[in-house]
Amino acid sequence: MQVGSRRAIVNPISGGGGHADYARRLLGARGFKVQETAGPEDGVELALEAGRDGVSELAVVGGDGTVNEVLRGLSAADHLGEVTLSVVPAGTANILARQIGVVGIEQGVEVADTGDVRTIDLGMADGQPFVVSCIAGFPAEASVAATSDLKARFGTLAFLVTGAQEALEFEPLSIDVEVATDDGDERWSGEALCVLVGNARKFVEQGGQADLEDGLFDVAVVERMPTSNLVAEAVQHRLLGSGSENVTHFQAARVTVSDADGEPITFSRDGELSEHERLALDVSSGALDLRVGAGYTPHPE
Ligand SMILES: Nc1ncnc2c1ncn2[C@@H]1O[C@H](COP(=O)(O)OP(=O)(O)OP(=O)(O)O)[C@@H](O)[C@H]1O
Repeated sequence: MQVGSRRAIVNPISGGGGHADYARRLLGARGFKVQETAGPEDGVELALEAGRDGVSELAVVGGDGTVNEVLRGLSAADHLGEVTLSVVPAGTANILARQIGVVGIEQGVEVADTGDVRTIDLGMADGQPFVVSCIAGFPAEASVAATSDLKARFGTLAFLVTGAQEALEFEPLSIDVEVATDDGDERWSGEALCVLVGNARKFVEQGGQADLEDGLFDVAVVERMPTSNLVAEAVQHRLLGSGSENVTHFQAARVTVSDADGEPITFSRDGELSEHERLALDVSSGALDLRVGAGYTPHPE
């Protein structure tokens, strides 16, 4: 181990805070130089600096928002392919950590030190990377707002439960979705509540961990439907499974979502919100080396 080539970026306030000193101690003992973020977007700056310094091992202590900031900084430094990343979960939902078998700070630090390295896919949209998912439409904001308790109970569907009220007022999108699948190009056009594009996270079937190494997104287009049906289907965990006629599934290396009327659509890339009339999402296959926990399944069913 070469001291100095290992660095950690710690968000001291994620998940309610209180973990920074503990994480600093554990990481310091394993040769990581620790830096703390001072505010929003600071993770981007610190990762950019780590990239420019040629850091070979980078641990991120925080939630999915912090991981996303770090990915953006590494991408801006053109260093995504040169670094091995690890995630020490200290956020609220910690969706990425959960998908890769990392639970808790102590185990996260252990994995950052000695965990297996897997080469995983990232998503790219408008020049920016994402690792968990990109959501277009209604739940983009609601998913960020969903409480951890709801997320724990309803998993991928929490946003639908929290968002029931908003769904009543949500103007469905008139959208065109173009996807590049193994069987050629396909298109879906119509009125939709949202388009869920998962990289690490699968929205289809029972949800859970997606295959991060298959070069494909798991895509679900949720059609407009009455709110009562939406919530009922969500509570029955049927909405994104094969039981619902209102959801169209694809596996695709490229997805383009555009508004048929040229109106801006809200997108959430790992919780980072932006608006676009049209956005192309591409899988960047094998873009990142990531340390994973023993519970990680390379190719889940
Ligand atoms: N020192 C700081 N003070 C205030 N905000 C910060 C600071 N450092 C980072 N942040 C911001 O904290 C936000 C929340 O971080 P993050 O998303 O990792 O945690 P979370 O919301 O608790 O977890 P999750 O996304 O897993 O649900 C990030 O958007 C980041 O910009």
